[in-house]
Amino acid sequence: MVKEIICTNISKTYIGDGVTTHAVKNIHLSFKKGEFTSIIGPSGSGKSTLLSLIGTLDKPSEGQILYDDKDIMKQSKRKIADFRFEKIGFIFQQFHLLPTLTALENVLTPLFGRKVNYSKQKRAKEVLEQVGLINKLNALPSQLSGGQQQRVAIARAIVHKPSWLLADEPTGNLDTETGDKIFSLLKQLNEEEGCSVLYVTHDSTLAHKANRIISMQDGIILEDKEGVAL
Ligand SMILES: Nc1ncnc2c1ncn2[C@@H]1O[C@H](COP(=O)(O)OP(=O)(O)OP(=O)(O)O)[C@@H](O)[C@H]1O
Repeated sequence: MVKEIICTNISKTYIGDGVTTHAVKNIHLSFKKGEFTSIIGPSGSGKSTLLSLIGTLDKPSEGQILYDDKDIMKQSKRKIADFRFEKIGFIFQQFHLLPTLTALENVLTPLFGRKVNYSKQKRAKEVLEQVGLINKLNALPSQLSGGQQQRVAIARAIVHKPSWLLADEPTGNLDTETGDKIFSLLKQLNEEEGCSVLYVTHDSTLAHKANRIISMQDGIILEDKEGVAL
């Protein structure tokens, strides 16, 4: 279980087509297990880039990220993938469900080819029940509402019992009421399962319900303050 993630002086620079973009600049941050942190900021401020660095989807151009003192990105690709599988769950604005698979099958996808010490089917049904979709096990994504599809995506993100949940604009495609429900579900997972949540959003009302709010602008941290936890 990863108890702390420490980002030391991390930067990410994209170079392409003669354009250099400093998406994240010399950021120092640490996150403790169990926190619910919102990351807000205007479009292009580096929120998604920061999240993908923390989630080991991408490597910082400079600096390092330590997961309980381990620099995971120095390890082999296989080890990084195993680490990601064991510790981290991702939720995106576009739900990224496979259209030809049922809700249950979509939730099972992260477990394909993985050895686990529990029944995969039982676990997948358990998480679908947790997100309120036990009656939709056999529905295809096209037969579900946006909010329900995001619930399937959340079930898929937690099926392997990650201790860190990284959510990039998970309510961005949903109406306010559905977005509020998805936010509450993440809050519940944080409180009941102890899952740490990093929640990127444009919605400052939702953001302020977190324990901690980090504001970004132009690749830097403008503010890092306590929120009004629900
Ligand atoms: N793969 C990439 N190649 C080149 N530039 C990129 C890449 N990914 C992001 N950028 C640039 O890095 C900067 C930060 O982008 P990022 O997606 O992290 O911002 P963001 O705050 O998440 O924005 P949004 O709220 O619109 O999703 C932007 O200027 C973006 O154009």
